Amino acid sequence: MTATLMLELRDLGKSFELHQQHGAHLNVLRGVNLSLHAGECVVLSGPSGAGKSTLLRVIYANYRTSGGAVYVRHDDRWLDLASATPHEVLDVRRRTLGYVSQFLRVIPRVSALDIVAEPLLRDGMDEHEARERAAAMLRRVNIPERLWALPPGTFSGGEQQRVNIARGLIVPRPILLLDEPTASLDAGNRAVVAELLAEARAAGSAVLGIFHDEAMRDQVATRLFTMQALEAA
Ligand SMILES: Nc1ncnc2c1ncn2[C@@H]1O[C@H](COP(=O)(O)OP(=O)(O)OP(=O)(O)O)[C@@H](O)[C@H]1O
Repeated sequence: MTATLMLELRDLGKSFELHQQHGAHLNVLRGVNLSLHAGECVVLSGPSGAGKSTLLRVIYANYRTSGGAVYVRHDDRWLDLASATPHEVLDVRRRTLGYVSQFLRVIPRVSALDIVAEPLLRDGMDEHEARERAAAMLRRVNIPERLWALPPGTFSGGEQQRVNIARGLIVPRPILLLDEPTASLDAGNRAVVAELLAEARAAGSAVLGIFHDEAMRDQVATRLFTMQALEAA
């Protein structure tokens, strides 16, 4: 059986206008074509500056495309995020497209437990069950129980990153974009994340990620997508 196609990039381009350099253009992506299927984990590789993070941000519609299309399967129909309305983009982000970066967006006075439970509550789960599930997830990523009730602003880099992963993977969205989510983690915690990703894939998620650590990349990638840096226009 062929796996379901979840994301398709067609002839995608992105250039930045550099306002401080008299409007010069920096071409970062040109003619990118990529298909991503349910259950696979494609890892972006290529030198620093090749545009890997930019590609994820374009897919997540943080950056506008300069050309081409970003088709996502949303509710079993295709939507081009490059031309979608802001309302459609938000709906896709809420239900179909997850994005986990290496940085946790800390919300003052909100505890680690509530940060992790929030996606479940937003999906309509009752509070008790959401908190139980969040606690199990925090335990899984080795956050000590004494920290659960605290806002993560003062947590270490690795602890914040694990809270972020717990939040990002507690409801594995059909498409997951990961920008170095394991950058500050030790080998033991990276192995936990690899396990969580394998479970997300087994449940049908399509994963597209950046992992600079080679061992991690070898562990999680089902395929590499290699990118090259372009010249400035
Ligand atoms: N908002 C922006 N404005 C201008 N230039 C940008 C912007 N974002 C990224 N760039 C440029 O785009 C190029 C690609 O950056 P990007 O972060 O996507 O590369 P990368 O492959 O992820 O690199 P690394 O492996 O070092 O993280 C860089 O030259 C960067 O300076």
